[in-house]
Amino acid sequence: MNGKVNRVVLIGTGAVGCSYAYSLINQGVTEELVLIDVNELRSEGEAMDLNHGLPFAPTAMKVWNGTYADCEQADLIVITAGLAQKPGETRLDLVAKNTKVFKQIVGNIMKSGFDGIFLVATNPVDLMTYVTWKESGLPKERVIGSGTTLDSARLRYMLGDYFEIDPRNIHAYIIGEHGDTELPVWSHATIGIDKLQTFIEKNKNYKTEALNEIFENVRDAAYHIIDRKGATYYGIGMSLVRITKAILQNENSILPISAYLNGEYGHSDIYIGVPALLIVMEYEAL
Ligand SMILES: NC(=O)C1=CN([C@@H]2O[C@H](COP(=O)(O)OP(=O)(O)OC[C@H]3O[C@@H](n4cnc5c(N)ncnc54)[C@H](O)[C@@H]3O)[C@@H](O)[C@H]2O)C=CC1
Ligand SMILES: CC(=O)C(=O)O
Repeated sequence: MNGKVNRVVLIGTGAVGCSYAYSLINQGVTEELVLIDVNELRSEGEAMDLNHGLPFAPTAMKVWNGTYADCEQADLIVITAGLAQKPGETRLDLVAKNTKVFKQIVGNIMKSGFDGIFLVATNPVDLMTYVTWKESGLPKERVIGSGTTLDSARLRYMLGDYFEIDPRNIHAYIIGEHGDTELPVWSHATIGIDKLQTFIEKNKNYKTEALNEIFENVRDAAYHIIDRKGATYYGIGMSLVRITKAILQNENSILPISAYLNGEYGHSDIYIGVPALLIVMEYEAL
């Protein structure tokens, strides 16, 4: 034990950022959480409100409305700042405006002397992760995006709903773009110890044909939710906490994050959603 506490800095305290912060506090994942937003009044108000819940949190924690200087001591910076889709827009429609926002944000973070890990959620997430990597100059392993973690959670939930099985007993991945061209990996999906196809063959009341509709509902889930309530935020908030735990607690977990490909799957120089082993190396000065 070196007495070092974990610090997460959250850039962007909108709907996604605050869902993440709320979930992070409720799961007691970090000792320090710093909030930063271009709308300083908003992040100040969010810090005040979140602090008032701390007496009921599972672990002791400090939450404050910070500045970019607080990034120097951060282990993890989570970026949820920028524009979100409006009804009828795709994630890719956001790329130009969010790239501009990211150049400013990542520049400010790197000026602080930050030397930790970036986790990006802002859309289009694979491209914004690439921009973060380029702008930061950090090694590719230290910059990741949420990738298809949310999509894979949606797939597990919807398969669980159809097969009437707890989604925690379903292992299934969506890979590729967090967006309209993503795809399900049916051949490696399992329910308990059965492959998905074996499970369907054993249980005659379920149909293989249902899988395509399930996938389409997963792929189009953001549109379905945005049409109804204007934005999606709880699912991504919890997905980001899952990734945060894997990193801060050195779990050696495999999650479908947005990772840099260097020849894997025949692709190079892109960030895209693939299952990746999150290994956090700790160094000790000798
Ligand atoms: N990766 C994923 O699976 C998901 C990603 N998203 C994405 O997350 C992003 C955020 O969505 P919401 O929270 O709903 O939007 P929001 O509009 O509620 O919040 C965005 C926040 O960013 C802040 N911001 C804008 N420019 C900034 C800057 N230069 N510096 C600091 N803060 C700045 C705004 O003041 C605002 O508080 C969107 O791009 C959205 O598409 C949303 C859901 C899932
Ligand atoms: C908005 C978005 O990217 C999602 O909910 O998947």
